[in-house]
Amino acid sequence: MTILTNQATYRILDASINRATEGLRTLEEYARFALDDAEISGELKSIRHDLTTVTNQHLDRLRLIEARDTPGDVGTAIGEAAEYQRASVQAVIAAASSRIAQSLRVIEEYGKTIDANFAAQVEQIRYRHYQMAAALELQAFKATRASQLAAAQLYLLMDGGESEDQFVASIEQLAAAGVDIFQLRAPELDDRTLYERACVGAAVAKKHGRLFIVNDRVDIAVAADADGVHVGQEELPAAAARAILGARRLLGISTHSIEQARQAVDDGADYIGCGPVFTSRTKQFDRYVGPAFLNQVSGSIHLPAFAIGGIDEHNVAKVIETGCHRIAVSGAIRDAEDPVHAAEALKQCLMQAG
Ligand SMILES: Cc1ncc(COP(=O)(O)OP(=O)(O)O)c(N)n1
Ligand SMILES: Cc1ncsc1CCOP(=O)(O)O
Ligand SMILES: [Mg+2]
Repeated sequence: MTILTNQATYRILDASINRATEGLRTLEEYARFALDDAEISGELKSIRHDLTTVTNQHLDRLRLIEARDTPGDVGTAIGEAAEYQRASVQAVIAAASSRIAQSLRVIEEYGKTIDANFAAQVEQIRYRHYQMAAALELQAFKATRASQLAAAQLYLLMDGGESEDQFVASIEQLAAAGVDIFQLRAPELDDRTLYERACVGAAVAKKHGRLFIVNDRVDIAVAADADGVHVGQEELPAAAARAILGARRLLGISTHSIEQARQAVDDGADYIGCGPVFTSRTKQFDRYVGPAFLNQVSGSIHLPAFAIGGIDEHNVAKVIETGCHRIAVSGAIRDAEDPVHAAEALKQCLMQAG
C-alpha cells in the first residue's frame, strides 16, 4: 500500500514538475521574443532553473522517471475543447500562468509527504511566480494595446445615440466597417447615462477588438473600464489625468500647434489629436490649423497623431498628402446617408495610403 501510494505521489510530482517548467518556458519565450524584456525573461528563467535545482536536490530523479506512465495516464484522453483554443497571445499567457501556479501548489502539497524542506522551497518559488506572472500579464496587456493603437487609422467621435441598443448596434456595424477607435463624446448626456453608455460601449468595442475612449471625463473612463480618455488644452492637465487613469489606460491630448504637440509627447500622451484641420459641422472654431500643421507633426512627432476637424471622403486625400494616415471624424460618418459605407470608404483611403 505504501509503495503504491509513494509511486502515485512521485507520478503526480513528475507530471506537475513537467507542467510547471513547460509553463514557465511558455511565459519566458513571450517575455524574451515578444516583449524583449530581459528582466522578466531572466527572472522566469531563474524560477525555472531553481525549480529544477530544488527538485534534483530533494527528490530522487530516477524514482520520478520510473513513476512516469504516459500511455497509462487516463488524463491524456480527457481533453477539454478550450485547451485547444486560445483567442489571443494574452490568453496563452493567462492559461500558462494559472497552469504554473496550480502545478506549483500541487508539487508543494504532495512534496510535503516526502520532504518538508522541499515543499517550503517550492512555496517560495510559487510566490516568485505570482509576482512575475502579474508583471508579465501587465506588460503583455500594455504591448497589445499599444500595437492596437499604432495600427489604428480610423477614429470615430460619437454621441450616445437614441438608445443604448442603437448605440451598441452602431458600434458593432461600424467596427465591422473598419472603425478602429470609438470615442464617446456626448456633452449633452447626464452623468448616469454617460457612464452607462461608456460601460456598454467599452465592453462591445472590446468584444470586437476595438478601442474605446471617453471624451473629457477621466472619472467615467476609469469607472466604465474604458481604454482611455481624451482631453483638450483647457481640460485636466496630462499629469492629473494620468494620476487618475494609471499607466495602463490611454491618454489622448488635443493639439493645435507643434509646440503643443511636443508638450503632449513630454507629458506622456499615448496619442494626439491634431486640428481643427477644416471647417467642422460638429464644432465651431475661430481658427483652423489646416494641413500645414499636419506636415509639421508628420515630420517630427513619433506618437500616433489623428488629424481632426471637417475631414470627409472629399478632403481626406489632402490629409494623407501631409504624411498623416490617421483621422478622427464625426460628421463624415454620423451625417452620411449610409454611415457604414462612409466608414468603409474612409478606411479604404487610409489603408491604401499605408
Ligand atoms: C481624437 C480627438 N482629437 C481632438 C479632440 C478635441 O478635443 P477638445 O479640444 O477637448 O474638444 P472637445 O471634443 O472636448 O469638444 C477630440 N475630442 N478627439
Ligand atoms: C471635437 C472636435 N475638435 C476638433 S474638430 C472636432 C469635431 C470633429 O467632428 P467633424 O469630423 O464632424 O468635424
Ligand atoms: Mg475636450
